[in-house]
Order: sequence, then C-alpha cells, then structure tokens
Amino acid sequence: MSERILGTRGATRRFGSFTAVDSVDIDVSAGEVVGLLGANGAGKTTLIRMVLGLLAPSAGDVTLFDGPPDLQRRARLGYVPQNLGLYRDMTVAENLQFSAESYGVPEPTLPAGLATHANTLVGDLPLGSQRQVAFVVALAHAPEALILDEPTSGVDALSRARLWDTIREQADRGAGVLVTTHYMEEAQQCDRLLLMADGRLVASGDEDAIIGDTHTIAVHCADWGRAFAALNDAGIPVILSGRAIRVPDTDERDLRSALTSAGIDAELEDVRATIEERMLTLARAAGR
Ligand SMILES: Nc1ncnc2c1ncn2[C@@H]1O[C@H](COP(=O)(O)OP(=O)(O)OP(=O)(O)O)[C@@H](O)[C@H]1O
Repeated sequence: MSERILGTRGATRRFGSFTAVDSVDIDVSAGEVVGLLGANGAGKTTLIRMVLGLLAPSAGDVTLFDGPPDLQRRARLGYVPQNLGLYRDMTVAENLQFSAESYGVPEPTLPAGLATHANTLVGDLPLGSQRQVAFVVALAHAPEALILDEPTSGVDALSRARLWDTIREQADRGAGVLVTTHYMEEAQQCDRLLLMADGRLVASGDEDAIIGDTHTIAVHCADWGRAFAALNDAGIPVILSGRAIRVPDTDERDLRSALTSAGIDAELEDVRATIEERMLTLARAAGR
C-alpha cells in the first residue's frame, strides 16, 4: 500500500453559525491523483485551506506527512491556489527567482512555450500562461504533495491537456495530488474522486462506483421547449443538455403523467446517469 501523504478525520470548519465543512474524512496517498468535486460553495476550498494549515479546523484533525500541517511540512508541498498566488506586477523570471530563493532551491527552467515570456509581467500574460507559470513555481522544489484548486479554470482545451500532462507526471514520480475541478472530463483523469455537497463528503471512488445504478430518463420530444416547461411546472428537476431533456433519478410514471397532463407526446428512454447527473442528485439529497 502507498504511503499516506495527507488526510483529514472529522474535519469541520464553521464560520459563525454556518458549517462550511462538516466532518469530512479524506486520504491522499503517494502517486495518486485524487479529484475533489462539488458545486460552487460545496466546501472544497475550505477543506483544502485546512489541509494546508491556512485555516484551523473547528473540530477534527488534519494530517500532512504524518503530522500537523505546520510550516516545515507545508514546505514539502506545492500549492496552486484559485487565484494562482503569483506576483502580477513582477516578471515571470522574478516570480521564479523569488520562489526558488524562498525554498532554497535552484531556479527552475521555463518550459519552451514560456521561455520567451521570461521578462513579461505576469499580469500581462494570458491566463493559460499564467497558470503554467504557477505550476512551474509550485513544482520548483519537487514537492511530495501537490494541491491544486481549479488549476485549469478558464484556459483553453490545449493548455488544459498540457497542465494535465504535468499533473500526471508529478503523480508518476510519486507525488500525491489533490485537485479540485468543475470539468467532468478532467474528473475522468483522476485515479479516485471525492464528491462534496453542502460541506459533506457524499461519495467517493472512481466514476463508475460513484454513478452506481443511478438512472436518468431521456425525454425525446419534437417540442422540447414545451416539454421542458411542463416538467418544470410539475416541479420535476430537469436538465437541459443541448436540446436533450434529461431527468436523473426520477420515477418514470411521474414524468409520464406530467407530460400527458400537458398534452405532450414524448418517448422516454431509461439510460445510465452521467457523473454530473449523479452529482446533482447527491447535492439535492444533501441539501440543507
Ligand atoms: N471566510 C469565510 N467566512 C464565511 N463564509 C465562508 C468563508 N469562506 C468560505 N465561506 C463559505 O463556505 C462555503 C464553502 O465555500 P468554499 O469556498 O469552500 O466552497 P468551494 O466548494 O470551494 O466553492 P467554489 O467551487 O466556488 O470555489 C460557501 O458558502 C462560502 O460562502
């Protein structure tokens, strides 16, 4: 079994009377990429900030490299926050130099695509390049753990694929990676997924295990607009995927009855839910 790099037991964080993270247990081992998924506000960043030692838990324990997440242990991990944590009014080279000096490691070499930007102010770079720089900075000291908070948000598909190559390389050399994402095609690149909803961990495992036997009814209908409105009016939570209407985890009879009452002729097909649809049903069930 691989060495456990970080973990939480009953990790809870309250802000006043609001519980942002509620009794969460997670583990990340060396060499694995663990995806942390959940809607906006599910508690992912708050959990990450506790793991990083930037936020004290209100209850429960956080372990990083077999101890508390103190400064010494934090120096062994690389972190790319949502806002990247770079100095936007310094050049790429200055950012690299500053970070290398802070960690006492040699200055990293810029990948080919970034080399021409060494003297560009970080704030003047396109977002995709800024994210690449943030990765170079976070990886300069060959961290044993990597924590990435929406590392590819807002970048094009090619840059995303490159960043994922880097993430996989880091896991292959033995780092444990915890990464949050809103992109489901990225979730598929993870070895394991953790799903949060309303502060709680509501599912874990690979995509197949998380979807389990959750089914969706696909509604095939010439007038999809009317069908959508009728189901909405009947209080049935509908997903519109392009022009296809999908209703996860529902009773087909309720659906049929809502459509018939509205005089809509539709063909109903029972299909396996997608991971997004499973997330929605779990989030609904966890709703406080
Ligand atoms: N310092 C704070 N004070 C009060 N509430 C907070 C604070 N930080 C976070 N929250 C609340 O805790 C909840 C969880 O926030 P968090 O940022 O952890 O969610 P998230 O899953 O990371 O969302 P996103 O995907 O949008 O980043 C939200 O309702 C947020 O408003």
